[in-house]
Amino acid sequence: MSRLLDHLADLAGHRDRDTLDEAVMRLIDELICPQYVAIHRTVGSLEAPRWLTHVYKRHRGEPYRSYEATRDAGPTVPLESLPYHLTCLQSGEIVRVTQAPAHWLYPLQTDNEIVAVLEVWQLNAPSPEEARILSAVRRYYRHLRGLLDENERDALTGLLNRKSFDETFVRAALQLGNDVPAPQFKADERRRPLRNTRYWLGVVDIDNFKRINDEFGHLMGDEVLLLLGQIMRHSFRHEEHLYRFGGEEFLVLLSGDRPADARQALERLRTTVASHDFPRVGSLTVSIGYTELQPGDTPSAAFERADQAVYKAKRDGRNCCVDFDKLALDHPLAESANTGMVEFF
Ligand SMILES: Nc1nc2c(ncn2[C@@H]2O[C@H](COP(=O)(O)OP(=O)(O)OP(=O)(O)O)[C@@H](O)[C@H]2O)c(=O)[nH]1
Repeated sequence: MSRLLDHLADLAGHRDRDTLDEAVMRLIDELICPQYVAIHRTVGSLEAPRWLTHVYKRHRGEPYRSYEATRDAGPTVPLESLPYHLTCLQSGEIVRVTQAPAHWLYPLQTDNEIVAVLEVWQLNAPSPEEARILSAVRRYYRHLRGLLDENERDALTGLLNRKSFDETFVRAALQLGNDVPAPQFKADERRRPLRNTRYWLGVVDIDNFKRINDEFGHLMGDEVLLLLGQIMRHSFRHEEHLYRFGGEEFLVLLSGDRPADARQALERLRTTVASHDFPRVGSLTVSIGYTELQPGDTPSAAFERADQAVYKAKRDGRNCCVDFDKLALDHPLAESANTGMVEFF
């Protein structure tokens, strides 16, 4: 009983989706001791969502076939590649894949949508008591996941908010220079090689957004913000962290091996936005500034650097990407003795 209470307390304290999923699976393992348990979460853009699988316990020490599929194709696979799971996601019904052993799929949902599929293998069909436990755990997940989303997401775009930015940023900055897996790869860390990951912070600012509000109204302005959020989700890998703090400024925390990787990803976003046809508004552009995270960096210092690069991009005519670190190299004498900041303008 006391272990159960420990698990429940543990669950309630979780601050991101990976650790919440892990805690839910640990609780299920403790309570019904299945042969295999995994959570398949949908990630990626709204148009092309994919499965991200987090296996907690493997069947007789061997990964089950669906996990093999995930492993072969990389960290995520298209929804259609796991058809039973897709049925569970779309119908919201519990799906029984095989009877013996009992291989069942359970939808996991928030108040608004089904967000994941819980996969459980047992030797026999769940007893009435086990079925009750699974149902209670799923209700608990619904409640906690709802709270988590509310706490860490921007209500308009569904992107992450300022609070989660600070937390992720600090984790990323702390592990710079340490040979440990990057924080966003927690769910897959057994499969990822250790390496020194580098991070960049990009600030994306819509050009002449005031004009859109003035010409088409605030509601249409909001629609543009929503669409830009969707384009960003489509444009970056699912594990990149995307944020909106409010207003018409968006942020992305990117990981990569070389500065060229960051530039390429941000350029891709810029050109995708420039060629997108926004309903009624037509075309629009974004200016992007970015900077590499340094060991011991703070969220506000990195944001300030990227924002200076945005300012430079606006001065250069908008619709372009500016690397703060390259500016700093090109203008070494512009560094202010008082603030340590580089002033280009
Ligand atoms: N619709 C809508 N507009 C917003 C929101 N937050 C800020 N804005 C508007 O965004 C506009 C930002 O305008 P400015 O900062 O002057 O910049 P801009 O017109 O985008 O021009 P540049 O950044 O120089 O290219 C202002 O008109 C704000 O009222 C929001 O949540 N929704």
